[in-house]
Amino acid sequence: MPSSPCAPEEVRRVACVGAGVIGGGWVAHFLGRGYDVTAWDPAPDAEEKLRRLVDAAWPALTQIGLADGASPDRLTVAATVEEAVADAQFVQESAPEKLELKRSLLAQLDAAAPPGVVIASSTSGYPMTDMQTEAADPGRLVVGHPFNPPYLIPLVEVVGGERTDAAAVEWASRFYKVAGKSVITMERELPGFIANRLQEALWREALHMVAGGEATVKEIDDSITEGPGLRWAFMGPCLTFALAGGEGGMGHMLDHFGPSLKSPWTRLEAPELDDTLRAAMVDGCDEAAGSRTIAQLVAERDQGVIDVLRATGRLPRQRAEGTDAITHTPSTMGDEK
Ligand SMILES: NC(=O)C1=CN([C@@H]2O[C@H](COP(=O)(O)OP(=O)(O)OC[C@H]3O[C@@H](n4cnc5c(N)ncnc54)[C@H](O)[C@@H]3O)[C@@H](O)[C@H]2O)C=CC1
Ligand SMILES: C[N+](C)(C)CC(=O)CC(=O)[O-]
Repeated sequence: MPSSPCAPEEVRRVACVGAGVIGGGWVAHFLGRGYDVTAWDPAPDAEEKLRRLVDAAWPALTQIGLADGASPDRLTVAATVEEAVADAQFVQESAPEKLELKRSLLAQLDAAAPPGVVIASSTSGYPMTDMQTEAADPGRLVVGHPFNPPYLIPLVEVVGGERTDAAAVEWASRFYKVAGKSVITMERELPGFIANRLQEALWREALHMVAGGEATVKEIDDSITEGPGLRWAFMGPCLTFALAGGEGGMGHMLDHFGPSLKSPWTRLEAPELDDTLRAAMVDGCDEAAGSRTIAQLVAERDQGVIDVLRATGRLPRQRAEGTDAITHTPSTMGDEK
């Protein structure tokens, strides 16, 4: 891969190829961050739909804060894919999730974009190794997996394929951060990356329960929005479960509830909970907690749940207002088990 024509901080022009739910969301995001955006999509009504999506997203973008000079007027819709990427400094591909289409489109983008410009695919799960097979310069192709809607959900998972240059992965990660995203840069390919692998596990179990008549769609949704989902907005599943172990943290949680991994709660096979896995979980939670004690994490979690309940209109105003932030003392820890 020739070196990138500009530093991530210098990018002004972004091309978005494919302008449906996700491509359109990316367009809105980049416009909101003050970039000039050129889009291309082969659908006959693509421009009208795209401009509608951007208009609908603009109030939300305004609420979270527009960059200086940001405007929907800085969107150009190109007549051809070649025109869209001709002077792009970064390309985001968001075409349908079909492997053959991704392969040939990425090769076409590689042929048309200026040398060295990084091209990212929004794919939900294909490894880049499988998609970069037809490109002349596969070194500049990376995955940049967003979450719907890309203009509000911060995360992008970045990973290269076997033939991607490490410099392209690094450049893309830096660029997304400059463009206001929260980035996880993965060192190795994993089908579904991290978040979709987790989401698919939950999703598979949900479909099993519906197919078996064991739970309704509403019960499944309520079980998350009224339950663990409230915590997951600000504390991931590992630290959340560490708190289920009380003062003993993740170690006690695993010793206490580990055997239930083997219970028939899930249709997925359980991993062997051996000493290595136990140590990896305990060490990982310690690292994630940093200098925060269990008591501080409990207080943080409780405040977070209250904030999410308040933000989603599920806390009566009189209870929400005038309530000081929670500061648990260690003596309240017994309630955590
Ligand atoms: N929908 C979602 O929640 C998410 C989707 N993604 C990924 O984003 C990509 C796009 O998915 P969606 O936006 O949901 O699909 P979509 O169906 O809403 O949009 C796809 C767009 O691509 C256009 N298109 C068709 N052929 C094309 C071609 N040869 N070149 C360029 N554009 C072409 C279509 O006209 C359409 O507007 C997929 O790779 C998907 O896995 C990633 C994260 C979330
Ligand atoms: C449904 N989906 C697999 C395409 C979802 C994603 O890829 C990410 C998201 O927005 O949850």
